[in-house]
This record gives sequence, structure tokens and C-alpha cells, in this order.
Amino acid sequence: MIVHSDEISRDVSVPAEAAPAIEVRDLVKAFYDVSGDRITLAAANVNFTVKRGEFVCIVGPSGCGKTTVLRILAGLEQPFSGEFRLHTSAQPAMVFQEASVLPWLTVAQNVAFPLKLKGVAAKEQRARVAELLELTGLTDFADARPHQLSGGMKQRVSVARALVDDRDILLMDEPFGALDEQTRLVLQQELLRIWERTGKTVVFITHSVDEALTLADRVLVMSPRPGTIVADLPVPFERPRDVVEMRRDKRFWDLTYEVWRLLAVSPEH
Ligand SMILES: Nc1ncnc2c1ncn2[C@@H]1O[C@H](COP(=O)(O)OP(=O)(O)OP(=O)(O)O)[C@@H](O)[C@H]1O
Repeated sequence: MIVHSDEISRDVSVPAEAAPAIEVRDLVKAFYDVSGDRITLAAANVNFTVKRGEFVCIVGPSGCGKTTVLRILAGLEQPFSGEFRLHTSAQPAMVFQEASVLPWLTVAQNVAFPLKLKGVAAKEQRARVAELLELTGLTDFADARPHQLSGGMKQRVSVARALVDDRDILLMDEPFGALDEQTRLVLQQELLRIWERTGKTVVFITHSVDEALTLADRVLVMSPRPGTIVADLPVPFERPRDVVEMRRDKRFWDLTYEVWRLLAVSPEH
């Protein structure tokens, strides 16, 4: 889907002076094995800040601790040491690599689920779900069950559900990693359009350098395990972005090379 500039309802550039939404300081995470005598150091001295309304991608080799950092931010893991602050009153919303849809519910019921848990009135639920189905292109599939959907559509349901109760921070762990390249590109464009409209703060993990440069305001590069941030690269492309057109820009390939070089020279542990 091509985004036209008149569809954009807000200025999508993040002002340099924007307040921080997420602050991570000297974060360390270790896991103990069942006998408690062997530890795996998953992340070491992780430091970064994400501004309000910013889209930040984290890339790094497999096992370097990306998911661990995200799970700590989501409150699903405790850090070993260090600290983090989320400047928001609500828990962040999370989208995982595997679309976590409930197979016995329809698309609309899946999206409504967080509102139902909160006891939101039925009329308000219906209005909000209709809005999110529209935003994610699922209106015609409101009554479908997950087994009738493609992988990309299931992931759209996960994104809609993560946005339905309007939390400020969205944490995304390789949400498009299991999809084919073409579906992935379509969903990247749609995610950008949604982000441009909603102004969420997004932290997005990916193995794909290409995906990170397509989406992010900044790319954080992690070293191999125990992962730490080795580079924090601004991505200069103007917004709104067209995920296909931006590949004509030489800066895209220069940055791709730079990130790959950083990933290649990170010392193996
Ligand atoms: N619950 C756990 N118990 C023990 N070790 C764990 C646990 N969770 C993660 N680890 C270890 O921590 C390290 C970092 O894992 P993590 O899943 O954060 O990496 P990742 O960068 O997200 O990897 P990938 O890109 O392959 O998904 C790995 O060595 C992993 O085996």
C-alpha cells in the first residue's frame, strides 16, 4: 500500500527535544540453569534511551539478548542489575514473532480481548474494534476465525490487539520474521502508516538490517552475547516513507553496509 501525504494526520518527525519514553541504564541479565550453578549472561551493560513517539529498531546476532531486553521492558523478566524507566502509566503492549491469536475467537473478538478483560462497555468495545480493524485492513474479516487467515493477516490481528487499548509504548519482537518477503514489505508499510497516525513509541526487534532501516528513526546494533549496544545510528530518511521507493536511495545501501560491517566486526564470545 502506497502512503499518500494527505493521509497523514500528524507531523511524523520526532522533535529533537522530545521527552524520553524509555530509559535503560547499565542493564545486565543472567539466567541460572536448574541446579543454579551455571549462569548464562544474556545481556551486559545495555544503555539506551527512546524518545516519546520515536521508532527504534534493535538488530544483533542470534542469542545476543534482544528478546531478553524487550521482555525486561515488558515486565516479563527481572534484570539482574541496572535499571530502566518507562515514562507511561500503562504497561507496554507487546507483539511476538508468532501471532498470538486465540483460535476459538473471531478476529473481532481477538482484537476486543484486552478491552473485555478491562471491563470496557460493549458499545465502546465495538466502536474501538471497528476502528482498529479499519486501521489494519481487517474489516472484511471481522467474523473470520484464525484458521481462515494467512500468516500475515494473523499478525495484523496481533498488531490490532496490541493497539486496541491505546498504550503509549509498543514492543515488537520480530513480528514479521516468520512471513515471506513480500508480505513482510506490505506489513512494514502498514505498520509505518499506523505509527504515523498513532504516534506510539515503538521498540522493534529484527534480524533484518533491511527491515530496521526501512522502519526506524534509529537503529541500535548489539554485539554477540552477552549483548551490549555497540552503535546507535540515526536513519536519515524523511517521513512518510515508501518502503519500495526508499530502496532507490544510495544512503539506504550505505547504511546497510555500515550496519553489516558493525555486525561482522563485533567480537565473538
Ligand atoms: N529463560 C531462559 N533461561 C535460560 N537462558 C535463557 C532464557 N531466555 C534466554 N536465555 C538465553 O539468553 C541468551 C539471549 O537470548 P535471547 O532470546 O534474548 O536472544 P535473542 O538475541 O533474542 O536471540 P534470537 O535473535 O535468536 O531470537 C541466549 O543464550 C538464551 O539461550
